[in-house]
Amino acid sequence: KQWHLGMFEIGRPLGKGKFGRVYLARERSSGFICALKVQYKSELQHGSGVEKQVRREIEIQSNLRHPNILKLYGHFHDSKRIFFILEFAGKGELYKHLRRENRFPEWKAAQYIAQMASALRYLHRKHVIHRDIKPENILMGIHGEIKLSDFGWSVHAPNHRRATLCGTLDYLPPEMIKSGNKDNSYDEKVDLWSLGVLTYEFLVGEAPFEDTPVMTQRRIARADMTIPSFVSPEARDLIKKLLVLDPNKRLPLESVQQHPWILKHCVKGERAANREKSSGRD
Ligand SMILES: COc1cccc(-c2nc(Nc3cc(C)[nH]n3)cc3ccccc23)c1
Repeated sequence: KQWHLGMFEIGRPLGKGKFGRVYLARERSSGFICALKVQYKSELQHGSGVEKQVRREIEIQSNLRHPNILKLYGHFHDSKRIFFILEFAGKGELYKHLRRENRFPEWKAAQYIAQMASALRYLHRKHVIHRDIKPENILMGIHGEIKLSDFGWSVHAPNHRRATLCGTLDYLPPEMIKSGNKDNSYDEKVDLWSLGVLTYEFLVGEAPFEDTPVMTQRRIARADMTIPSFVSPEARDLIKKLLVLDPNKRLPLESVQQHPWILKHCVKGERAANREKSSGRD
């Protein structure tokens, strides 16, 4: 399908990301509402690997179909800009909700982590590592479901990173910051570490290793964090099973979805109803 700008009515600007602006848009012929992300080619430094990242983002995200992963419907470009036709998530950036509420109640955090684990299982089955899981890269749909977005940093596993890391170190696993890791090679298990950091941040309102950049690196390398006493023992158990230095000892996604803290807060509708019925309890 050959997309072009004339096919869309551009609505209000939704906001600016790190690499461009996002607008509400409607596809004229169908009336379909979407989000149009515009990136200026001039802003993508030539040869810095960012162009390759954009191509990879398109190739990876356009082949993904999952309720908790933001869909990329298509893309097109003109002489100066690249346009991404993206799924519209009505409630915007999850981290704005987190900052506003300071921290999420355990039932809400558990539901978000369960949805993230489902999205990551889907990605890992396709040997895609997201590598940049943090609240800033998660959007929220109108029914409060979360949508993992921004695949600019995702790659096919296994991988060793070349592009320089920018932005917060808070979510990086030890194997991605340790210079000791000879060729910086790592695999999907980096997303398990980030899921642990995300769980902590949802429940505490700040990242577990938040500090000055030097101290953050040191604390990550030692998995040096303290979990406040208001965090329930079940949630504490899950965080401690994900924030493990040895990637192979981190709790696998299947076990995350079966963890007592997740099961306690994410009763499935019909299964729970059937259980109620069969046990005759009201
Ligand atoms: C920096 O603030 C930014 C940046 C980019 C988008 C939003 C934003 N986005 C969306 N939905 C989206 C965005 C995409 C790519 N799909 N669906 C909804 C919103 C609602 C209120 C405020 C802001 C919103 C904010």
